[in-house]
Amino acid sequence: MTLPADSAGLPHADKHVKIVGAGLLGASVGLALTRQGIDVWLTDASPTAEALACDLGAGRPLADAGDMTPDLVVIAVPPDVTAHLVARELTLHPHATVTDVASVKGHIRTALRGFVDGGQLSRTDLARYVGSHPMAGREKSGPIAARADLFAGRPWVVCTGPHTADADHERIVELARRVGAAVVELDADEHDSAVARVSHVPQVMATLTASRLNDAPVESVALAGQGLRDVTRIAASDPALWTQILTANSEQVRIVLEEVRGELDTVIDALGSTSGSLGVLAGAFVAGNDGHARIPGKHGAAPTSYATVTVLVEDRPGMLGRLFTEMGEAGINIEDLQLEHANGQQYGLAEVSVLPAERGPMIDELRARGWNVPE
Ligand SMILES: NC(=O)c1ccc[n+]([C@@H]2O[C@H](COP(=O)([O-])OP(=O)(O)OC[C@H]3O[C@@H](n4cnc5c(N)ncnc54)[C@H](O)[C@@H]3O)[C@@H](O)[C@H]2O)c1
Ligand SMILES: O=C(O)C(=O)C[C@]1(C(=O)O)C=C[C@@H](O)C=C1
Repeated sequence: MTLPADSAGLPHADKHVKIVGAGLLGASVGLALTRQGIDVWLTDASPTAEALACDLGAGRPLADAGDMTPDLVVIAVPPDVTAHLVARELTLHPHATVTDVASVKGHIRTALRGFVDGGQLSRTDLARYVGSHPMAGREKSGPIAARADLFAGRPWVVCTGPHTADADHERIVELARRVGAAVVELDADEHDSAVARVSHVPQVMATLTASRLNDAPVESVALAGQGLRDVTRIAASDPALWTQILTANSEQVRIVLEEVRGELDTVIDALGSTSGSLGVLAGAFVAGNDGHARIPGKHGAAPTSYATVTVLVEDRPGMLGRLFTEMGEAGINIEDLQLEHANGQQYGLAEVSVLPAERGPMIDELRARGWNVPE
């Protein structure tokens, strides 16, 4: 389809977007683009993830695309298979720009250069690849966790190589802007060094803090307040994904963790000594205050909090799909969904998160359509 130039001054473009990997990131990109009327085609190694992402409105199944040729391919799969799929898509679609959203960039660039050296990928094809990384995500995985506004106001790193054509670079910049992100241009090494500090080591710290709870008495854990919750939210992230991210950026992560180890030793020593320890401890807290003060806001966007509505969904095929469709018809966007399913029960519980202003109208609308929405 032909898109009009929009208020952001983005150019007219024929846009067919293929997304490989319909999980959290892929489905979120799909939702954001589909809402702008862009033709999105989704494919995933998991047929369930693909079908669910399509049901949620993130695009259409690639199998129905016929001879559609994409202008843009977005690879949103785990880091360990990203380079392989980038190379495959570059070869498969000789006129498409190909990007990936993996959390590491140098590792993928090195693998792609290896494919060129090994003759599996042509240098000309590689020139159409532009690595990227939206600095937005969640501790949850899969299409069910996807959100159309995931990227709004967030940085989106674009890594342009020395041989990248302007048109391919522009297409990825346009993609990031269309989903509401703020473009940051970095090379792959700068990116990996920066994210070790602002993303990968924070993930390790949250994880190690949360794992201290494992042997604690249940009465101690029950005292958990907001501080612990703030510090450990991302400890609920996917272990397989993070194992890949850390190993792919091990050198940079080690550098920052060595710094942390140094500071940790200083704090431990201060706690075990009597003279001068208060100054050392206070110094550590002041340094933390200073670092915290340097964290920018979410590029001007207000944080979104959601209201939930519980719907009793009859346990028979197609009912959940009908719920999604009818909410779509009513113009209500599903921001999140939790399903509770008791074996042998006639009903499942769907806890649907929506924008707070949409909660009342949604309850009225669903009840009018015959859905069981308890008080
Ligand atoms: N989770 C985050 O917060 C976050 C943020 C920014 C970037 N990323 C990056 O985005 C990428 C995707 O992460 P996610 O959080 O969306 O993970 P996810 O698990 O939610 O989704 C990944 C999807 O890729 C599919 N997949 C795996 N191998 C495949 C293959 N060979 N072919 C086709 N599909 C395949 C899986 O079935 C899954 O549906 C990762 O590279 C990650 O580093 C993640
Ligand atoms: O907010 C979260 O849940 C995230 O962990 C998102 C986050 C991060 O900010 O570190 C995680 C990994 C990504 O590669 C990009 C973003």
